[in-house]
Amino acid sequence: MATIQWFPGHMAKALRQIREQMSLVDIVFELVDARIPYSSQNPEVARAAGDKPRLLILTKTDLADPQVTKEWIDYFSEHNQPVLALDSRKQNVSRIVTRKAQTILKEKLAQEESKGFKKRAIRAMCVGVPNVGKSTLLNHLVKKNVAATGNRPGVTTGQQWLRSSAELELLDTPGVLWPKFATQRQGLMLALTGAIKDSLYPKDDVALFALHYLRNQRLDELKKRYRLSEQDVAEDVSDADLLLTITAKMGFRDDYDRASERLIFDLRKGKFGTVSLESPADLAMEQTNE
Ligand SMILES: Nc1nc2c(ncn2[C@@H]2O[C@H](COP(=O)(O)OP(=O)(O)OP(=O)(O)O)[C@@H](O)[C@H]2O)c(=O)[nH]1
Repeated sequence: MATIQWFPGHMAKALRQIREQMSLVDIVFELVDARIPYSSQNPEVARAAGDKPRLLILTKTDLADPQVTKEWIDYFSEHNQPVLALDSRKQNVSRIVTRKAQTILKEKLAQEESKGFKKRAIRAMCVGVPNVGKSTLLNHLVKKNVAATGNRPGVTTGQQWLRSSAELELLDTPGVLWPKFATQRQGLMLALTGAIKDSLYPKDDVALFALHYLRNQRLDELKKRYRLSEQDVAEDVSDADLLLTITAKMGFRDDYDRASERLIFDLRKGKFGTVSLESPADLAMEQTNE
């Protein structure tokens, strides 16, 4: 399998900026894709945050299986990892996120007040893999009628303080990945959900990964979408052969790449229903096998 070149120079720079600016904030809002909430966490961000609280915000929950999302919420809560699952396109997210941050930082803020410091806004850094829905969420958090406050001293260009309300100030950062994925599967999941630029990975590898998932988890939807027969999806048919059949059904003859692109697109658009590409049970199994 070809190597995915997912870590261009500008991301290395953005990661460096995240590390440098960590001391300016009280909390990190790490946006993760609800379809891969474990694998879309950036280990470099966790490292840079150190003891600083990190709130995981699951985005694109409408595309993920609600039952699996619930399992993830339980999983993270059991591991004392503060977490929220949101539909970033809804209007009430600002209140939900602000309240959660206030709860997490309750002690710190109370201590400040007891020392006579004036009540102040919570400062949060927003991070997440590319395409996770950060801008969408920020646009809700930063009310339209409130202008960006612009760069503050010490804040490098490319990152900007945005005031959300009297209670919350946000530092935006560009979408970043990290230099080395833990497993090949993690890279494939990030590619499939759109965190890695489409031009940077071998489409057929990602499509075969998607197909394998769909055969196991969404067989009826897969058959219906591409008018596949029982024979087409019989157990002895390999994923590669099935992709060839689908290519023909799409009318793309033997243009494997074009069919791969379409399959990936269909999955991202929710054409096979909601998809959760990993679950806490998968994780437990992986850890047992290590
Ligand atoms: N279905 C669905 N789509 C969403 C959601 N949030 C964002 N999107 C879509 O996902 C795509 C990426 O959203 P952005 O908000 O631009 O993502 P971003 O994280 O700012 O992307 P970068 O600029 O690459 O860091 C857009 O097409 C959004 O419309 C969501 O909750 N559900």
